[in-house]
Amino acid sequence: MGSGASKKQLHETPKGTPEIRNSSTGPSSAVFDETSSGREMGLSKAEEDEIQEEIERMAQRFNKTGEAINDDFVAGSSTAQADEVSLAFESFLHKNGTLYTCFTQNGTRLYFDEEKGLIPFPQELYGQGRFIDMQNWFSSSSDSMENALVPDPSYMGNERTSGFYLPGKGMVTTYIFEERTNVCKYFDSHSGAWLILPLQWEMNLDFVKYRVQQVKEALPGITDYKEIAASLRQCNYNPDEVISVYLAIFGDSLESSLEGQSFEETFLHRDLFERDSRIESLNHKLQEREKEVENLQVRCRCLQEENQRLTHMTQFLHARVAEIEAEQERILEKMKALQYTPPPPTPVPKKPQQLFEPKKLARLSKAARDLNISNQQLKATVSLSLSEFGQHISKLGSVILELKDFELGSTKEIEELRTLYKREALERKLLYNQLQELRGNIRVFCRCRPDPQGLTLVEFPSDDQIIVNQNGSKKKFQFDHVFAPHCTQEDVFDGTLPIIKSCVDGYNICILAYGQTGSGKTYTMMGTEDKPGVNIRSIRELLRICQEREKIKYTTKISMLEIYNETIKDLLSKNPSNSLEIRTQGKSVMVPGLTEIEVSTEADIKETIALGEKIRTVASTKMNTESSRSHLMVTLHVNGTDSISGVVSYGTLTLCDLAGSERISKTEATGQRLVEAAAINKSLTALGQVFTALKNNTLHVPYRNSKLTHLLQPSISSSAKACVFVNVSPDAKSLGETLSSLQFGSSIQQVALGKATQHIVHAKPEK
Ligand SMILES: Nc1ncnc2c1ncn2[C@@H]1O[C@H](COP(=O)(O)OP(=O)(O)OP(=O)(O)O)[C@@H](O)[C@H]1O
Repeated sequence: MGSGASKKQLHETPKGTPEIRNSSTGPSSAVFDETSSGREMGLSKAEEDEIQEEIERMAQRFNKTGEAINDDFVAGSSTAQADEVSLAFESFLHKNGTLYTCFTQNGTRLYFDEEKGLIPFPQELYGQGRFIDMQNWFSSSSDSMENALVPDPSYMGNERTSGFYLPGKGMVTTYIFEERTNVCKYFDSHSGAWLILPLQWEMNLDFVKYRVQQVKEALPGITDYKEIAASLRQCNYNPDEVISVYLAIFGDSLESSLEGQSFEETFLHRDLFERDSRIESLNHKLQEREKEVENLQVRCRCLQEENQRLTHMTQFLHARVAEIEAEQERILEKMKALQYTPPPPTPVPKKPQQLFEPKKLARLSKAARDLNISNQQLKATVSLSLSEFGQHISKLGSVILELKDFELGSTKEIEELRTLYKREALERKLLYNQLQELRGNIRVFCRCRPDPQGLTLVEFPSDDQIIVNQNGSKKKFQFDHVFAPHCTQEDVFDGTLPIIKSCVDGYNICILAYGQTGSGKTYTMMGTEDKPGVNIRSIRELLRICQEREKIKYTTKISMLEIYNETIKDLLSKNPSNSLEIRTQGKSVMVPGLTEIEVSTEADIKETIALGEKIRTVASTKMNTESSRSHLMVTLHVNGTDSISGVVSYGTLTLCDLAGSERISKTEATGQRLVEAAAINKSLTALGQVFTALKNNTLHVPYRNSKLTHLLQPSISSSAKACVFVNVSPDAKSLGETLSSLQFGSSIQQVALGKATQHIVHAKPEK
């Protein structure tokens, strides 16, 4: 339920007839309507007719241009001239959840601002949200509505029909009904017309105020009075109807006050919940499909085995038939040989002699016949079996083909389900990020460096969990994201990108790398020449965004400092050995005298950071220290001036590579090392105390306990957005430090900074 003016409202006047002051022909105070008579006012018939005609002409003109006239008055314009108005309303969803309803007049996109009335849609808002294409939402939802009741076809497919994503309900069909409702108007003595009173002013009327209060009392969960007033407008000022509409959409949850939870958060929570259940059902479906495919694969394997067995058997039978035939052949040959053996060439013997006895011959002959018959039978059986096998095999072939088709279909379906699942998971992540944005929590990322020996005590069950194996027991830690050793510098940077970007809109952003020496803090923040880290990538990205926004003029400056043994050194100064002090003014914390160098290209960034690094190395060599024993802070100041609106934004990006967090035993550290260890310990302990105070929401946050926390105050307070990298090593000898770093990260995961503040001032716009 938006609060923007609707076309229907703008057309209406009391009793459906426009009242128009005839400034050219009548007295300035005379107002004509259907009920007033000219004669009663002492006019002649001719004058009366003339006025009547004029009224009709103006009424026609008014009907054509009434919309534009009303718009002008709503905008506070003194002219009632008709302008070209496009009443194609557009919805712009700001990332903070605000929905702006806009329309275009004379080529300018306008919206109604609570304080300033009808004003051009601010340029800087374009980068902070998006226009919602209702048409696309509508069409993309069609598949999910398969089993739902559908509206009467007469309400479909015309310009009044649209679609809308309503949290808790999913996609709903909308239709602009022609219904008469009460409309609150004020009488404009200048034009003599009743004009619609903007919502903000309407809310001050007792009639409306009382009803808004009634709804608010019934539904304490709704915190936006304007939202309630707009809903009342839609429901003919009937509070009971508004209450029932909200209850139908959101259920009973609005009947109780949503303490600490904004309206948008309720939406997001509902959306998250809905997406979670959709993901769960998709997961379930996916598992079922996978099981089905598994069963099919098993069946397919059985059929293939059966097929193989039958093929072997056929081959065996063929061989057997060939053997029998050969045997038969041999016996027949033998019989022939026996029957036709020629008599010996010798003269007539004394006594004619037979080689075989006739009995034996008859027996042999019978055996041959039997063999022949059984051979014929066997042949018939084999050929029958063969044809049966053939049929069987061809059947099996088609079953296998069917199964293969089915498997292909299932694989496709699984693929689709997987894609859907991934999309849902991604959307869930986006919603989670939006929720985080609203809560303003610190994001905590964990990055585990690779182990050269490949011996690792950690596991990564998902992209937001890390498990440490300690003496057989497993300790699980959860973060906003866990970057496993194989993750690239790009992956890590992509994780921080959503936070970093808002620096150009005037937010204070801070990225900290925490962890023991050698765990990869410098690799994450600074990176190497060919694999640059978060520092260079984020500054490069911010410069790119600044250059992309033509209407806003940006200046970008870098400063680089080091905190070593509680002293601040300017790393871009010609005299880096001079130590600097911190000065606080109101909420801002400054380091007077700190060098700032303007950068506008990637080459500038690299050159400036290389200069700072060089000075840092020279200074540490001179003092015989290691650079890892100090905190490095690179700050980018991004100031932008919008040439149209005149808004000036002041954003800072603080990139901090902290000194190694390892605990150094007293016996191990002596002299300078002990002083260093004490200083690091002091500042990191102070950092922990600050986070604990923020977590517990205590009134006093001890920022001033160390130079580090004092300097970081604007970046880790309620006005900022922060991101902490907990860097860990996976090797066994670092186990203790790894666990302590992960515990530190887990505790700051609970810190809620609240919604970040945009640092902007409204200056006079340039002509
Ligand atoms: N994710 C990674 N992938 C590849 N190499 C890495 C990774 N993380 C760290 N390394 C390598 O491990 C070594 C130590 O890392 P790095 O210097 O960044 O640690 P560090 O925590 O900053 O230590 P210090 O506190 O001493 O500055 C470097 O040689 C670095 O290149």
